[in-house]
Amino acid sequence: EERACPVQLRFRFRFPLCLGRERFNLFVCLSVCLSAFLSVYLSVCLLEMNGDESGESNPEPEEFIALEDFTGSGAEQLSFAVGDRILIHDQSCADWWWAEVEGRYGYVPSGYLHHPDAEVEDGWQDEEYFGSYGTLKLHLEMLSDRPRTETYRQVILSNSTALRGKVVMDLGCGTGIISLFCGRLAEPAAVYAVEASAVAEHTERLVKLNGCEGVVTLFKSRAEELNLPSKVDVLVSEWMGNCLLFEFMVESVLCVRDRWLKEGGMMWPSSATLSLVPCQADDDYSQKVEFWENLYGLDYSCLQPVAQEEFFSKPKFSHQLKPEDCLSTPCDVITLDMHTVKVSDLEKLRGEFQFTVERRGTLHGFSAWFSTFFQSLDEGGPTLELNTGPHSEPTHWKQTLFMLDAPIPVEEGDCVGGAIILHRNPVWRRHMSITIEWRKKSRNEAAFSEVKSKRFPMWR
Ligand SMILES: C[S@@+](CC[C@H](N)C(=O)[O-])C[C@H]1O[C@@H](n2cnc3c(N)ncnc32)[C@H](O)[C@@H]1O
Repeated sequence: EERACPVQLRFRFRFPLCLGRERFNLFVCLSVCLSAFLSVYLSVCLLEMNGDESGESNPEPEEFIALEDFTGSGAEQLSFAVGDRILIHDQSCADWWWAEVEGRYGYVPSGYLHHPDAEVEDGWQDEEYFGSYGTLKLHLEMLSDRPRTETYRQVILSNSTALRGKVVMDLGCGTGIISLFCGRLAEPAAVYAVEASAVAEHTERLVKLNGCEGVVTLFKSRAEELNLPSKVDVLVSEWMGNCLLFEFMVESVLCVRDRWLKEGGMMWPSSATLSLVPCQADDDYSQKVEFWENLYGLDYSCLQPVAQEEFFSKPKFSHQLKPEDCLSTPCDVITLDMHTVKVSDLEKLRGEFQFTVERRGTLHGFSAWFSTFFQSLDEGGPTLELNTGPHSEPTHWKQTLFMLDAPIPVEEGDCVGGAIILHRNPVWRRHMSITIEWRKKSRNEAAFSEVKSKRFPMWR
């Protein structure tokens, strides 16, 4: 039998010698079935691994959000902008995923993407944020800022008659300065002073020390978690950050407005604008870039692009723009109506500009600042303004400077047009990036140059 069945001989070493022909046939059948199954299984796996370029291999693609802009190189990579929603079809490679963006397919770097359900430790960075307001350092800076604090005092004073009997909320009262202005300069029925940071411990004492405990009630809580005795007639807050929105405390203000402001109630500030101007910044450019030209008789110029990248890729906070460095009349690029703006509107804000250069000079970049406006409670009463621009008394915000990658010579009459886009960070909710797009047209030219663009993270 063994001789007649050489096949069996081949398996001799694997199977006991007592294996009969029937069992052997059964074994051969099973082996053939198993190898057929394995080859089908392997081809399916291989197909999935290679990915069907139409995106159909994975029936359930997952949606991710772009954390940063990405410019793909070559036809295989997809470009996208921060905040874009991206469908991922294949994550089998750790660094590059097969993706779909608005009907286009290609590879995207996985490190730029965030899954909406993924736990971010604290996208609001509340511990750090409220920690910084818990000591006196920032309050010293804010209270030393006279134009800022005096504007709020004037708002309360000039509305003192109309505030009689009204219920006011001071959201983010800090040391309670605005609440104390209300308690001392007007006769509101109640002031709800809300503060989440540890500075509230001192606020409580300040309210008593200034004899306002009868009217000012302190709520040591995050404003979003409040439980108040009643809705309010006026919601006042000092929420503004660099470039108006940085820190995004404004979101808390809008959430509280929707929950606690009476129908027809008043928001202070009532509106806010972001202004922009093309500017010269000789000192910044010469100290940070030109500096590297020649040092002690040595050629250091190869470090200039490195310096450019290191010092000018992010905006400069606390820039003191001299009025004479403005190359044009400033322009309001974004306006928020605080009675109607929605939290979702803050995800992406875009403003257009068109400047006419007013003198010969060098365009180094753009400078931005904000103004806030406080409507009167009395019909036809004056609207008060806090302007943090270079033509007003300096405030602690000063201005924000956005340096371009290369200086552009400009002449009187030239046109600089473009847009500014504020893109809120989808994960780090107190941060945003600002993209400035611009193009220039010389006085004697008919057409604009091609559009250039630079994105400035602030700070993430
Ligand atoms: C810019 S400071 C203004 C302080 C004070 N109103 C003033 O004018 O001096 C903002 C304050 O709001 C508080 N704050 C921010 N977001 C808050 C929130 N969601 N709930 C409660 N307090 C908040 C901060 O802790 C900080 O003290």
